[in-house]
Amino acid sequence: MATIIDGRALAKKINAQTHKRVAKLNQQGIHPGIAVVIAGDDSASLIYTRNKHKKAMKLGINSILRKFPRDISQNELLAEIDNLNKDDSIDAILVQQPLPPQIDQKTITNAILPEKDVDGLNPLNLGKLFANQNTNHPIACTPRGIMRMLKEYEVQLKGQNAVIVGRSILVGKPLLALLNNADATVTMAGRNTRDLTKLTQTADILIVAAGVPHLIGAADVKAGATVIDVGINRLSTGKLTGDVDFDSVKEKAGLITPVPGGVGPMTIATLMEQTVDLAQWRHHG
Ligand SMILES: NC(=O)C1=CN([C@@H]2O[C@H](COP(=O)(O)OP(=O)(O)OC[C@H]3O[C@@H](n4cnc5c(N)ncnc54)[C@H](OP(=O)(O)O)[C@@H]3O)[C@@H](O)[C@H]2O)C=CC1
Ligand SMILES: Nc1nc(=O)c2c([nH]1)NC[C@@H]1CN(c3ccc(C(=O)N[C@@H](CCC(=O)O)C(=O)O)cc3)C=[N+]21
Repeated sequence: MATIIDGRALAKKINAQTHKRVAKLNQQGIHPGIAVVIAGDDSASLIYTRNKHKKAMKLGINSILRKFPRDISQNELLAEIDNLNKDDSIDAILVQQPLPPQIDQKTITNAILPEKDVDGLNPLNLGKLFANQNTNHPIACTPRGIMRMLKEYEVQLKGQNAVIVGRSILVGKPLLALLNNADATVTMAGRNTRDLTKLTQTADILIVAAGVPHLIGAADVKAGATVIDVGINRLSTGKLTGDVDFDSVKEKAGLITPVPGGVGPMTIATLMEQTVDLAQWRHHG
């Protein structure tokens, strides 16, 4: 029976630190602010948007939401990003993914000022991550949160086999860089991977971010492995579930994250932490 990684408890600890940092900055006349831009109504995005707004309010971070219909044009969206880039009260800009099909994701991420890019998706920030530069730069919140969890639970990375299922710019790719920078041996899988089961069975650390409910079952997992479930899927019953069949995999894994209560709360806590980082870097360098 695996140890269940408590994302909520660790998130709480990080949020308490962030709260204190906000109070300190407030005394210096600095009020961290985040702007979230959403176009359309993807269900995972709506969960994320609601939760982070609540958390920001609680921690004293100003949070504004710009919600647009799914038929918004690319130029309208770019104009909004330009306004937020120029708005001195905004330290962090997050554009929810996925965007509707008429909008080019890369054009949007390139438009966000690197120093306000709280998702770490701008090529400059991604480049610094891949170059393993230890300068102040934002890193995608979910991958950064996962690394924090692995550290908290003292999971060894050096020399270990890490397999990432999912290749998104938001999760898979930044994780590839972070785990590689930590001297793990990293393999990344996608839809075209031949014999996924054979590959995932080699993983000492298995991270799943595919958006496919129960993609990974007990037969796909090595005994004693650390299993991190990033998936957020809303079932027709209304229940939230990950990409891992938690009930069977928890019997075989060494460590496992639940959904809800695993990666999700850590993403939010890291987003809040990184918003404060950006405010601090922008005002103090
Ligand atoms: N908990 C949290 O904090 C967060 C949760 N999420 C959730 O994580 C999931 C993934 O999101 P995101 O990272 O944006 O990825 P995307 O939804 O953009 O892409 C999915 C990735 O999974 C791969 N994939 C899909 N099906 C399979 C399959 N059957 N076998 C192997 N690989 C497959 C795809 O491969 P290919 O590239 O070959 O098409 C692709 O790389 C979603 O459920 C999302 O809601 C996302 C961000 C944060
Ligand atoms: N630009 C961008 N950056 C993202 O990081 C991003 C995104 N777009 N689009 C959508 C996905 C999804 N995502 C979630 C984060 C937290 C929870 C979360 O709080 N989950 C709780 C849910 C609790 C509940 O409400 O039931 C949990 O897992 O415990 C969910 C989903 C971030 N994403």
